[in-house]
Amino acid sequence: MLPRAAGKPLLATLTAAPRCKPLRSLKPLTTPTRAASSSSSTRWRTRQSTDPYTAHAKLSGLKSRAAFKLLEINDKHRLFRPGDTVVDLGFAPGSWSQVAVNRTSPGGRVVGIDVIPAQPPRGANALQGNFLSAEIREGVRAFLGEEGRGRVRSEGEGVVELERAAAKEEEELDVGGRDHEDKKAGRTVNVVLSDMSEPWPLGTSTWVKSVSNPYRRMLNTSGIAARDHGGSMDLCMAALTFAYDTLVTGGHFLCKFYTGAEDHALEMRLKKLFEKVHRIKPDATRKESKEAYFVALRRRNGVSREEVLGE
Ligand SMILES: C[S@@+](CC[C@H](N)C(=O)[O-])C[C@H]1O[C@@H](n2cnc3c(N)ncnc32)[C@H](O)[C@@H]1O
Repeated sequence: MLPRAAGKPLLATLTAAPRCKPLRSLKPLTTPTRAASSSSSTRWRTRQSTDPYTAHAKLSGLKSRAAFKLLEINDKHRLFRPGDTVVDLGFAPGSWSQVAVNRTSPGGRVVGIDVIPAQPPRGANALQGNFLSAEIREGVRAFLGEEGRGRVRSEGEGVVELERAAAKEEEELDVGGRDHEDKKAGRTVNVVLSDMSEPWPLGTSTWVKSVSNPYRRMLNTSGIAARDHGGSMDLCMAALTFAYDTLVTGGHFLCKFYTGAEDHALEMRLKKLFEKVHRIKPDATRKESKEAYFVALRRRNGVSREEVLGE
C-alpha cells in the first residue's frame, strides 16, 4: 500500500505516480473469466484487472488511474496553487478533479465539464454538456463569471479563505497592468485541463449494455489512428479557444491528444500563447497508446486571438 501520513487525506501524501512493479509480479485483482477474447469490453476488463495503476488508484480512493498522470505532471511542473480556479474538461469519472481539489485547497474552485452525466468528486462542481457546442462553452463561462460560485469554503473559514484568495490574486497579478487586461477580458481561470477523448459510438449490443455505465462506452477510442487523432485535434482546439478566452496571464494549460499529422501545428499555436510548452507521455500512459499531453506554462500577455487561433 502507498504511504499515508496519520490524519492527512491520502491524496496529500501522493507526490508522484508510483513506480509500479512489473505486471507479472502483481496478482490480478480479479480473475478474468475468459483469458482471451476478441471482445473489446472483455479485453478492457482484463487489462484493468491486471493494471498496477488501477490497483493503486483503488487503494488510494481515486476514481481512476488517470490521477497518476496528473500527479506526475503536477509534481514536475507545479500547475496548481491554493486558491486557484481550475476547469477540468472531460472530467468523468473525476480523478483529475480529485487531484485539483486537493492541490488548490484551501480556497480553490474546480469546475468539471463532461458530456456524460457523472457525480463530481467532493469539493468539485460538475456541468454536463458537449464541450464542442458553443452554447455549452458560454454556460461554463457564465458559471465562472460569478467569482464566489463553486468555491470551496470550509466551515467558519469560508470568508477568510475567499478574502485570502482575492488578496493573493490582486497581489500577484497587479504587475504591469496585467490584471487590468485579464479583468477587462473577463479572464478568471488559473488552469485549464483537458483529458477529453473523442466519444466513439460502439455497436448496438455494447450500447445497450452501457446504459447503466455510460462512462465505459466513452472510454473507448476508435482504434483507427487517423480518426482518433483528428477527433482529439478538434477537442484540443475547443479547449485552447476556451483557454484563450478564460485563462489569466501566467495561467497554465494541459491537454491530451493523440499523436498524428496535425499535432505540430497545435504545438506552434500553443507556443504563441504560452512561455513554455512541453510534449510529454506520463509513466501511467499505456505504452501501446498514441496518447500524449501538451503542458503549456504561463500564458503570455497581449497575444492576439488571430495569432493563436487564426480567427
Ligand atoms: C479519459 S476520460 C477523462 C478521465 C478524467 N480525466 C479522470 O481523471 O477521471 C475522457 C472524458 O472525456 C469526455 N468527453 C469526450 N468528449 C467530450 C466532449 N465533446 N464534451 C465533454 N466531454 C467529453 C468523456 O465523456 C470522458 O468522460
